[in-house]
Amino acid sequence: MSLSFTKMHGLGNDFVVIDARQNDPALDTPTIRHLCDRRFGIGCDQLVLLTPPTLHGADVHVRFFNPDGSEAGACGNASRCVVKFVGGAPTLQTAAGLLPTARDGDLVTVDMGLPRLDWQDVPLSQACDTLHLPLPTPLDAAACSMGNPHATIFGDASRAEALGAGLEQNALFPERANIGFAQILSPTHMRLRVWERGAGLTLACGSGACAAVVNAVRRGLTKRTCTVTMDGGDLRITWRADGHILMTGPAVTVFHGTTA
Ligand SMILES: N[C@H](CCC[C@H](N)C(=O)O)C(=O)O
Repeated sequence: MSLSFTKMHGLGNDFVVIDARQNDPALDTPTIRHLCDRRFGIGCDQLVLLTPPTLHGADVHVRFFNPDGSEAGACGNASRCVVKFVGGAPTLQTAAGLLPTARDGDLVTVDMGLPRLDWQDVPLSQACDTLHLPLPTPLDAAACSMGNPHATIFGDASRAEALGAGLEQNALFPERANIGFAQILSPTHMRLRVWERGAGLTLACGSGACAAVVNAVRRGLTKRTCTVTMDGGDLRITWRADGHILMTGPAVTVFHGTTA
């Protein structure tokens, strides 16, 4: 069965977007893993499936899948791409909730909702404020959820390749976790690299950028509005006084295609 798809990216975090609003292709896990494979399939960091909304107020239902076939509750860069794909400023229905959006030229803003700060909502396997992780040198680390689990390790951003895979699977994270490595450059600017759960090191991670700012603000390391510089480029993150997190950045359509 051939599938139509659109290849998109947000700061080099790339996606295969499948519009299933008219007909559901019933993608099983092996098919998802095949489509995400950069050698045997199309290749992407996440596969994004659009289906008709089921909640009042939503314009489209969006699901995110990692290349290992696992489903993610949030995907910030992909959410911006869906806004561009659908057009206008749709409200996205995701596992993390209803996400209102806005456009300003080529930039897209997604209200990523409220972070989940309680250890049981991340989730963690035990209550802890500072994460006790096997790091070569003692570094501060905090966790929260954006609808998906994120740990942020404060120090330098260069350790993602060396430490990411082991930390992703650490027993502290019963559902595994996305691991952000943050270097604070100023109260309004950080460098971030993210080893993503089920995907590995990516060029950018939108929900990871949101989590890193939340964790940095909680530690008194940055202000509530912060530029997050990742390998693929910058996102503007604001943790609003009402608790909502706004993420602003680009979304790019690369090509449209059909599988064989
Ligand atoms: N690239 C995505 C994050 C994917 C998260 C996924 N790896 C998970 O299992 O939570 C972003 O821009 O937020």
